[in-house]
Amino acid sequence: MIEARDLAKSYAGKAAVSGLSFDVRPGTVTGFLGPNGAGKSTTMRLMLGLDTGAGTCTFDGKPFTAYAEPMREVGALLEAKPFHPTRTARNHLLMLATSNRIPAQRVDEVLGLVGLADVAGKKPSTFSLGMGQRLGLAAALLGNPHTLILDEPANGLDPQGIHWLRELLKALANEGRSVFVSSHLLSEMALMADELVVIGKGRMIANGPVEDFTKLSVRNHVLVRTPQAGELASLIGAKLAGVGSVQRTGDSELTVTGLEANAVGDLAFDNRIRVHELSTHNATLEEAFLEITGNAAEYTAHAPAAAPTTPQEGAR
Ligand SMILES: Nc1ncnc2c1ncn2[C@@H]1O[C@H](COP(=O)(O)OP(=O)(O)OP(=O)(O)O)[C@@H](O)[C@H]1O
Repeated sequence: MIEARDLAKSYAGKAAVSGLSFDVRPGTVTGFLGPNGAGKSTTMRLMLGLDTGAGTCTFDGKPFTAYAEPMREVGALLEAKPFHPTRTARNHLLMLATSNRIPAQRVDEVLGLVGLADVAGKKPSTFSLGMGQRLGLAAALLGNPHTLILDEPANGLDPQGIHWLRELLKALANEGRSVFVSSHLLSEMALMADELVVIGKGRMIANGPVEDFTKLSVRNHVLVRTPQAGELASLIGAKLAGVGSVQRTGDSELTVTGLEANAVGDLAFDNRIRVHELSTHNATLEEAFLEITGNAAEYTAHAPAAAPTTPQEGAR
C-alpha cells in the first residue's frame, strides 16, 4: 500500500507539486496522468525521497529510504536511465543484485522476463530507447518487489512491447502488487489501469476508478434516430426538467445527455413513437482527459498566426 500525503515541491518559488495526497492499493494498476509539466516525475521523485520537498510517502507504513534493502520492497523506473557506461547489461543488474543481497540467478530471470536475454552481454550505451526501458524495468523487477513505481515505462517501446508491458503490469497487479504508472498513452491506460490519479499544474484534478472518471464527461450521450424527432424531443425535455440536454443533431436524430438509453426507449414506447436507432456513446479516456485537464494544461499550442502581408500587398 502506498500512502502519499501532502506532497509539495517548488522550483525557484514556482509550485511544481502542491498538496498531493492519494493511495495506491495492492492488486491494482493506478495510472498517473497529467499534461506535460503537470508534476508527475517530480511527484514520483518525492515519493521515493529522491527530491527534497514537503509531505510524506509511505510504502506499507515506512518511507522508501527507511528500507535496508529497498529493491525488495519497491521497484522504480524513473525517466533518467543511470546505466554504468562500461558495464554490460547483465553486470549492471548483477551489481544492483549484489548490493541488495539478491541471488545472481534472479538477474537471468529478469533479463528473460523483459526480453533482453540475447543482449545481456552488451553495453546499455548501445541500446535503443526501448531496450533501455526494458533494462530499467528489469532493474525495477529484480528484487521481486510488492510495489512498482514506473515513470513512462512504455516510452520507446514498439507496439508489441507496449502490449507486452500492459499484460505484464496487469499480471503483476493481479498477483497482489501495487503498481503506480505514468503514461501519455491514454488508450493503453484505459486498457490497463483500475484507478487513476490525474493532476494538472501540480494539483489533484481527479482520483478514483477509471469508470468514474469517464462517467463525468459531457461526451457521454444517447443517440436516437426517429422520424418523430420533434415530438420525442419535447417529451425528453419535459422528463429532463433542466438536468441534462436534448439536441436535434439531424432531421431525425437527437443527442441526449442526462437520461439512460433504456429510459429514452421506454419514453418512446409509452408514447407510441417509432425508434429506428437507440445507442449509448461512452466517452473515451482521452476525451474525458482532454476535457478535465483543458484548463490545467501549462503548455498549449496555438495555431500559427496568418502570414503578414508585405507592404506592397497591403498598398494594393
Ligand atoms: N530540476 C528542475 N528545475 C526547475 N524546474 C523543474 C525541475 N524539474 C521540474 N521542474 C518544473 O516542475 C514542473 C513539473 O515538472 P515534471 O517534470 O514533474 O512534470 P511532468 O508531469 O513529469 O511532465 P512531462 O509529462 O512533460 O514529463 C514543470 O514546470 C518543470 O518545468
